[in-house]
Amino acid sequence: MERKVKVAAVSYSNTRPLLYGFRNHPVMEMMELTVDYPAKIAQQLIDGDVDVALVPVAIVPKLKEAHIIADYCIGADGPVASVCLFSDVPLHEIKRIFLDYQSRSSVALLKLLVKEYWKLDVEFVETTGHYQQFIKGTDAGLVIGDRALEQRLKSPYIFDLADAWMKYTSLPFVFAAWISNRALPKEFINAFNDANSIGLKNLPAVIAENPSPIYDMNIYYTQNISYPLTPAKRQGMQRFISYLMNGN
Ligand SMILES: C=C(O[C@@H]1C=C(C(=O)O)C=C[C@H]1O)C(=O)O
Repeated sequence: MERKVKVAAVSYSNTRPLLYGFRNHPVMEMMELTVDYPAKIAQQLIDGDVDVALVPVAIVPKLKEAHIIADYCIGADGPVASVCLFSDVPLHEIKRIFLDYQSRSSVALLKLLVKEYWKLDVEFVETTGHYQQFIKGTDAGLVIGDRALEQRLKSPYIFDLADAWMKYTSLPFVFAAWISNRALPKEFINAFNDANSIGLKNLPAVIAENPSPIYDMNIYYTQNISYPLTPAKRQGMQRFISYLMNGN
């Protein structure tokens, strides 16, 4: 029998609707599931430690082989709420930006927007651990995931990256997609897709299991994150990847 498919998913609240249906689903018999932050699982897929991951789209050019295996993604076609540049000062007064070590797509998107859309003259600062306390004065910070939902309560200026991308390109943005580094059996792909869809049809149950005291999860799951990988999202993804491949 073929070995189990190793699957890595993002550990943030935005992924809970996609993972909800895996429990008690026959696909679980075919796979081993682990969760971590996006930059970590990106490295696992690049290194071949896993077969499938909900990886940041920005790392696709680094994969020798990439197959999009599901019709669901972590995307947005308006403000996403959890991928933002946070600041104490207006955009053009920012001098330095702390980058989120957990991210790959949003760091690349931020750099693109800073250069091509906002046209800012700023210094980027890499981070390796907790850095949100450095977001003050003219030092701004990119924060993603649940930590971004927390940062919304602290920073007076919030620049939403998905919203800026939409204004810049008129296309939706895909932060992460289910990508495999080898061809997988059709039977697995069909079961995987079916499992992904269950939570999206049962959002009240997903929210009841993951309540948040700081952000309205119903708004997050229905108006911020957009899960279906539609043709427009694929177009947005292609546009982003081609920017990256042209050296942006
Ligand atoms: C919308 C989000 O998208 C995330 C952003 C990612 C990135 O910047 O590399 C990767 C995975 C997604 O979970 C978020 O985490 O808030």
